[in-house]
Amino acid sequence: MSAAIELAGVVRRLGARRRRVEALSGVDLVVGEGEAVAVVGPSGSGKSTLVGVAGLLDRPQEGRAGAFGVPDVWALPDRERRALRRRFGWVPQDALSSFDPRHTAGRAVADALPAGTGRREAAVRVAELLERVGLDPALAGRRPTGLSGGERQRVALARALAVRPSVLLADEPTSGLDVLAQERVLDLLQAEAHGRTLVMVTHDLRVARRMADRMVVLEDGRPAADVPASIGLEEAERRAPVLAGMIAATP
Ligand SMILES: Nc1ncnc2c1ncn2[C@@H]1O[C@H](COP(=O)(O)OP(=O)(O)OP(=O)(O)O)[C@@H](O)[C@H]1O
Repeated sequence: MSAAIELAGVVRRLGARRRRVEALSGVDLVVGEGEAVAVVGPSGSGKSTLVGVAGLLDRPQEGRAGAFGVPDVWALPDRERRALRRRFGWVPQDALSSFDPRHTAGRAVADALPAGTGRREAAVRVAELLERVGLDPALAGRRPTGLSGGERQRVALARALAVRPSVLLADEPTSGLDVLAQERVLDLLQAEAHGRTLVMVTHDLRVARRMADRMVVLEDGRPAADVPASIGLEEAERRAPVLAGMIAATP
């Protein structure tokens, strides 16, 4: 199996000089093509930072971020790195703040289509993508604030799919949604992850077990364990004691 993502010794520091935080402290991670990986761990353990680096959005200060056979994407010219980045579709944690409030949902999706897509073709593709995530294409005319949280999250998924990504990256894609909307988004994500690579951050071990083959457990910016998602909760806690809190919160 070839690797979609290959991180080696990744260090990422955040914040201004005096308040520098080492969000990732030497992370090695390989995600094979077609694998589904859940990134779990306590708040502040570096999960979002990890997907930012894995998705080639954020540059590590040390170590290498590789993808699809390129060992160090930050050594590439910008144009080539951007081309690789288009193989990654992002589903953010908070769709509302990820959309431009001045633009309609349709525009948000259309802007993600490959450069050079004509107007007519874009309108057809946007309608197709909205239908694919179970939305009425008429919603394309609404602005983000005129959509429910669940609808916005589905527009975010449509936007991620617009690039026809090989990898889907999702950072807590159901946070803030009610149970029904959560189910809807997870079902859609699961269907779309089929045949693709999925890396998903979640606080919820049930979600991790449902969506992923593997769980990477982060603790203080380092992988503390890498276990099959199907592992029993007791065994998971034995292998990664940092999961105790999350396991206690799992019904
Ligand atoms: N812009 C920033 N400036 C300074 N520190 C930051 C910044 N963003 C994140 N951090 C810090 O980096 C660490 C890792 O943050 P990150 O958001 O990756 O964690 P997380 O595991 O995703 O947390 P959560 O589950 O709460 O979303 C935390 O200590 C956080 O406070």
